[in-house]
Amino acid sequence: MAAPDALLVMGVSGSGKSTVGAQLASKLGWKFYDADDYHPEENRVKMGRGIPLNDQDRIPWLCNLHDILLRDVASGHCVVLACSALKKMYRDILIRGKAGAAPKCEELGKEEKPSEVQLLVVHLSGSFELISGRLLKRKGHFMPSQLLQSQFDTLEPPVAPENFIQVSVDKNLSEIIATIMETLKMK
Ligand SMILES: Nc1ncnc2c1ncn2[C@@H]1O[C@H](COP(=O)(O)OP(=O)(O)O)[C@@H](O)[C@H]1O
Ligand SMILES: O=C(O)[C@H](O)[C@@H](O)[C@H](O)[C@H](O)COP(=O)(O)O
Repeated sequence: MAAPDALLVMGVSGSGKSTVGAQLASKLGWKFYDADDYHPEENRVKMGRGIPLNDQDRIPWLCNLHDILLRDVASGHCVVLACSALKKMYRDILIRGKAGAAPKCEELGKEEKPSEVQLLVVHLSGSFELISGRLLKRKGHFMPSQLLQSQFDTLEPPVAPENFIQVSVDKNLSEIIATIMETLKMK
């Protein structure tokens, strides 16, 4: 794959997506988006009540994020996106838009050729114990820590042929950033 024009920092709630994503973007001089800022109010309320989101809640949100990525990339901007993107289908939507959700999006014409984002997926991976400890300490966030088990249950870690790296979150932040920067240099 050619050098990526977007980095997806993914993982369960509390894995460090927002923290790592923002630092990476600032180091690279790339635009940064936090997918949490794009949840519709209904999704936030649902999560705030301790109810996990389902595909129906997530698909329009992911399609919107794909449009944002594509728009930026088309205008020459490289982007870092922090987004849970827990399932393979969700990552496919970020790359290809609605076509990534096929066959669910019947409205897409068969002849339509999707535009793709060249995405490198960075999976922040860690144990339930480590991440729940961090979530319990995190203040002022709408996501309740009791939803963490459902995040692990939903998680489909990326596997080949997805373009990805996995980084363990038991490292400190600067080690995590250095590992990702090294990988990018090799792309
Ligand atoms: N590598 C790390 N080591 C220690 N603490 C971390 C690390 N990465 C993130 N944190 C802390 O863990 C908490 C969750 O991180 P956050 O970026 O909010 O995760 P997410 O966006 O995936 O929900 C925050 O309080 C953050 O400061
Ligand atoms: O797909 C989802 O269920 C949500 O996107 C979820 O994974 C995300 O984690 C929340 O938006 C909370 O935000 P934090 O990841 O920052 O905790």
